[in-house]
Amino acid sequence: MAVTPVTAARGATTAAIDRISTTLRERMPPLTAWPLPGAVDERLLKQRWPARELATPPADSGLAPVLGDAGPPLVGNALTQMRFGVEFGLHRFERYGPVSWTGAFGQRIVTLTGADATQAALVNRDKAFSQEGWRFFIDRFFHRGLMLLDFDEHRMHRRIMQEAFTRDRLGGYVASMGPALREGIRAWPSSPRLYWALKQLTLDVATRVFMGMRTDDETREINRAFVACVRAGTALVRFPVPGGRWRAGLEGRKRLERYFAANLPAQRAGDGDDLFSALCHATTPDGERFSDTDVINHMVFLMMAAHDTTTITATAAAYYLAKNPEWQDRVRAESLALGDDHPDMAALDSLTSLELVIKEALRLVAPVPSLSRTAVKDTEVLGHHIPAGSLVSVTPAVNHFDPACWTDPHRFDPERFAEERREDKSHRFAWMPFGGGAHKCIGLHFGMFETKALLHELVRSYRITVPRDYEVRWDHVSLPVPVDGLPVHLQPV
Ligand code: HEM
Repeated sequence: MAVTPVTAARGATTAAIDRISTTLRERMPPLTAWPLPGAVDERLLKQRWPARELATPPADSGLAPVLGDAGPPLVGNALTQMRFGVEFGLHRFERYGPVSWTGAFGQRIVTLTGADATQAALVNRDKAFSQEGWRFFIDRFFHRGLMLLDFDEHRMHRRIMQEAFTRDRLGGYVASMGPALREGIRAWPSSPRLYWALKQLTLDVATRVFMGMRTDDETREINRAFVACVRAGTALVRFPVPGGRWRAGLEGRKRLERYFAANLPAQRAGDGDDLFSALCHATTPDGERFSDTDVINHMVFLMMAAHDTTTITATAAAYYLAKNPEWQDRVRAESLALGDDHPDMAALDSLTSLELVIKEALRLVAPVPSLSRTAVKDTEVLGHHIPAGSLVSVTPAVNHFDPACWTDPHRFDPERFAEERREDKSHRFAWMPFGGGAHKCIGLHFGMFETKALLHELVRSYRITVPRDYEVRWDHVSLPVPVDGLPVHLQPV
């Protein structure tokens, strides 16, 4: 496309608006996270609205109704949920038990909490729960991503995608991460807002590992388009007003589609070791392959699925390392023992203390705090009647604090995952940051390797500190984000 003075001026304006809104976003907490006196918070959290039945169970079914409440008029419980996150979930678990409903986003949402209720929905034995719940929130921007597909079609796509996540393929991805991570981390200032620094770094790594490219002007623009899609998913105004998130997301999605479509023929023809290439060539033993449109849809979704989750995991783990210097020393000693080479998968597997810390960080701050489903027929969970059409939310973040599965759940205690204790084995769905059942995260090894490689590089480069009395606060508007971006001090080792 020819660059005229008008398009150049428009580009400069967009870039300036982008910079301002990014700075504002990075510096200002959302309204739901603004500090309030403790007594007000206490009242908000504990306020009780009248309990009602979701629906009357069929006569003679022997089932109990689902009880819950709609919360305050108009907004429902959405704002309280966004302000208090897990604490809100724990309160409701205590009041209503494992199956309840809550009013939010103008909907009644059935909430399944605790390992048994979770198991019923995720094992999904009678195919009562579909991914429609996710489509309700994010289909516009992540249309036909793997997580949004259902049943037989999902199984077929997952079989093909699995070919892009074999151990051989993972080895290639890990090899291309190392240099990008080292280069990025070494260039950080001494007092970054860690969450934002990590977010940029994981985007740069994705550019290489997912698309086999170095960061340049075009990939920067692609990254912006992608961030616009992610942010649009949580927009409160869900139609395309000029300057709004929704519209930016729609434009972002179109830009990504154009980009992947333009690069697809070269990827089909070549044999790169990036994820884009792997999807183009993935073939099952029965000869099933992705169409061009499938590859584009999956690439857009995969970038989203990989990006925020890994950033949050690394942020939370780094925070706990800063708060627990004895663990930081232990983790650093193992990393330094590996020497200067970029670690391969075997080397990363040997970082056992780091693995314990990451697992505990994933427990304390589940990057995907709830999973959405829709009941496609009348069904029951733990003797409660759930009518067809109900939007359903499964809550890994709350399960991770269930005292039935964890000792002293609010304490940072990585040893709970050590062989002698294995509290995560107390129930198949006690520890479930990667979900479970047919839709369990396909990138879990990828995500663990990337988080490990990143933190390995971080601790061998710097000592991470926060002031002694600093406690991070998480914003729960969508996925958890530190309200202040998590300012840390990095002292070269
Ligand atoms: C620490 C990092 C990660 C966490 C905590 C995480 C978490 C999750 C969770 C909870 C689900 C299940 C959603 C559901 O059941 O509704 C999921 C699904 C998925 N994740 Fe991840 N994820 C991570 C990293 C990644 C990475 C790195 C990739 C790709 C490279 C990825 C790709 C996917 C895909 C494609 C699905 C959909 C699977 C399906 O529906 O069959 N994730 N992830």
